Amino acid sequence: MSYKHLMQSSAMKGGIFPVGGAVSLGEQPIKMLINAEKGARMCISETIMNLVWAPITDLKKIASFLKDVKMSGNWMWAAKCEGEGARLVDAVGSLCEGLRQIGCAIDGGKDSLSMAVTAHGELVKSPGTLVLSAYAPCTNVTKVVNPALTATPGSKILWIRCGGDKNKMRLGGSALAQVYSQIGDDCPDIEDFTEISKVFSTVQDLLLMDKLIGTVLHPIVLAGFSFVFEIICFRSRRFAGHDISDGGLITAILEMAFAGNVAVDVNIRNTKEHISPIDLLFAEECGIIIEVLNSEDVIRKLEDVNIECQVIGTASETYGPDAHIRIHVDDKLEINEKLVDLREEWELVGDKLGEFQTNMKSLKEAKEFRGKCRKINYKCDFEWFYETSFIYHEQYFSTAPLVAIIREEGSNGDREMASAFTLAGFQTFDVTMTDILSGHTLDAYRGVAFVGGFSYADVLGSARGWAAGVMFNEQVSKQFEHFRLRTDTFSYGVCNGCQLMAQLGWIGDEREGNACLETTVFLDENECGRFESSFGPVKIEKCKSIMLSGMENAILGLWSSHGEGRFTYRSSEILQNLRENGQVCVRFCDDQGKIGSDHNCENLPYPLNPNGSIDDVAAICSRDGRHLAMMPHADRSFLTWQWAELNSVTWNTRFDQQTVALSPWIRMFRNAFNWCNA
Ligand SMILES: NC(=O)CC[C@H](N)C(=O)O
Repeated sequence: MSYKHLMQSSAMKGGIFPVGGAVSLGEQPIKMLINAEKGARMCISETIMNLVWAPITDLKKIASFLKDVKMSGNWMWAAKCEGEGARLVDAVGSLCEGLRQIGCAIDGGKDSLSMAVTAHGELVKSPGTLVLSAYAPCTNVTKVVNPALTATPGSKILWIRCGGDKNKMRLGGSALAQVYSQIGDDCPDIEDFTEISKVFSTVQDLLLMDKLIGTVLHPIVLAGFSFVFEIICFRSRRFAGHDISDGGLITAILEMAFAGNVAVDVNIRNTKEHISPIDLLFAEECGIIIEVLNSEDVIRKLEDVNIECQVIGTASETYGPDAHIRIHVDDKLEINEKLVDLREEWELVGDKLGEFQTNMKSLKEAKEFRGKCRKINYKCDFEWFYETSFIYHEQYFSTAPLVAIIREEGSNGDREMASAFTLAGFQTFDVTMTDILSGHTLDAYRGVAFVGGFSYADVLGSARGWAAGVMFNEQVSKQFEHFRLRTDTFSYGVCNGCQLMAQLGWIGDEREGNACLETTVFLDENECGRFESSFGPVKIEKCKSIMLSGMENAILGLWSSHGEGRFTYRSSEILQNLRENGQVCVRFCDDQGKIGSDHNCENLPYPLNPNGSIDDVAAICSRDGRHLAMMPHADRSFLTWQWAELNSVTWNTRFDQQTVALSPWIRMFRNAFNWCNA
C-alpha cells in the first residue's frame, strides 16, 4: 500500500503541518479523602492547568476555547461501603457543576465501584479516586511549552494564582502533610472557576503571540551570496511553564529549575500575615508558574482580566554543579542550596524504584552524571536545508524513487519512518511481511526501511522471530538477499530493524552469497538491565554510510528506546575491522561531544551510553556503506519539535519555516534520495 495520504497532505498543506493532539491528567485522591467535593474541583483545575501549555484551538474561530476540550472521567470508589455512596454522589455533583462553569464536557469514562476487600477480618477501602483525562486538538505542536526554565537573559519568573481564595494557603491533602504522615483537615478548593478560564485563555494567547515569547532570529553573517542566519533556539523554548499542584509552589519552582538545569533566585511576597512561609511554599492551591521575556506585557494582559500575578524572580545561565537555588520569602532567605543537592533529594524515590529495575553500577553512574552535567553542546556545521516545494506536487511522485517501509507483527515505527522518507522526496510504501510472504517483491524499490517496535513481542529476544520469518522461508530469504546484493539499493534499519539487520548479517562480518547463515553482530540486553527511553547526544563519525555522507563530526540529539541495544561481536576482531573499514557510523557521546576513548575508557558511563555498547557504538553500516543499522531513532528525531530539548542548540542555517521544522537528521534521508538520483 502506498503512503499516498502522506504525499497528498504534503501537496495540499504546503509541507509540514504541525497539528496534533493534546492530553492531560488530573487526580487528587488525598484531597478527596478530606472532602470529596473539593477534591473533585481540584481534579478539574489540575487537569486544565496541565493542558494549558498546548495551543488547543484557534481563538479567533471559536468563541469558547474550552468547548473544544473533552474529558474522560474514571472513578475508583468503595461505593458499597457505608457512607461512601453518598460521598461519591457529592463528588459527581461537584464535578458536573465545575465542568458546567468552565464549559467543558465529559464524553466517556469508566468506573470501578467495588474498591474494597476484607483481609484478615479487616475492611480495606481504596481512597475514593477520580482520574480526569482531558483531550483536545493541538493547533500547533511547535508552540507547546515545557517546564524547563530557559534562563533567557531578561526573562522573569511569574507566579499566577487562580481559582482559590487568595486569603488562604491550605495544607490539607498536600505532599508536605503526607511526609509527616498526616492528611490534614482543610484542603485547597476552587472558589471561582471563571479565574481558571481567564488564566487558560491568557496563556493560550501568549502561546500564539511570538512577540511575548520573544523569538530571537538575527542575521549574524553575510557570507558570499547566501544569507546565513543563526537560529539561537527553537522559539517556544523562550517560554517555560508549569502548574502548581502536588508539592505546591516550591515544588513547581524546583522542578522547573531541575528540568532546565539552571540557577534560580526568587523572592516571594507574602501579603497575608497569618500565612507562614511553610504554608506559602507548600500549599497546593491552584496556580501556574511561567517564565517569559516580556513580563510587563503579560502582567498587563492578566490585569485586564483581573488576575493578580507576582514577579518572583529570575533563572540565570549558571548550569548544573555551578547552579544555586535561592528562595526568599519577604526578603528573608529561606532556602539556599546547590541545585544538584536538591535534585538528588528529589531523585531519591526514583532511585529507590530504580534499585528494583537497574543494576547498582548504572544507578551510581547516573547519579554522578546528574551531579556534573552542565549543558549539552549540540553542533552541526552541515546544511540540511533543501528546496522542498517540489515534493508538494503530486505528479512529482510518478518519478521519485520508491522506498518500502517494512513492518512485522508488533512493529510500531512505520509511520514516522514513512514520513521522514516522504519529506525527503521518496515515494513510500507500507509493506508488511505478510505481503512479502504472499509474493510481493522488492524489485521495484531502491530502498527498504526496517522499522522499530516489538516484533513478536520480543518473546525469544528482540527481532529473533522476525529474522526467523526471513531466514526459514526460502522465497523470502532469496528476496531479501537479492535486494541486499543489488548495487542500486540501500537500506536503513532502526532499533528493532537494526536488530533484524544484525541477525540477518546485513551488517558485521559480511560474506558473499547468502548472508543469513550466521550472526556476527548481535544486539544484547542493555547493561543497565532495563528498557531505556531517553534523549541524548550522539556524534556522527566519518564513515562509509551513504546516508550519513557529509554529516561527520556533528553532535546531535537522538531518541533511544530499547531494551536490547548493546552491540556485541562474535570476536573482538570484528569490531576492529568495522572501525578500520569506516563502518562504525554513530557513537553515543557526552555533553562536549567526547566518547569513552577520549576519556581513556572502553565506553561512556550510563546514561550517556544507554546500553553499554563497547566503544559507544550506536550504528554500523555494511562494507560498501549501502546498508545502515542504527539503534537510536533518527526516524523519531528529524523534526525539531521531536527533540526533547533544544535550549542549547545553536545552528547555522538559512532560516525559513521549513528549516525550523526540519532537524539536521533529515539530511540522512535526503542523502539517500540524492544517492538514488545520482
Ligand atoms: N524501539 C524499538 O524498536 C525497540 C526494539 C526492541 N523491542 C527492544 O526493546 O530492544
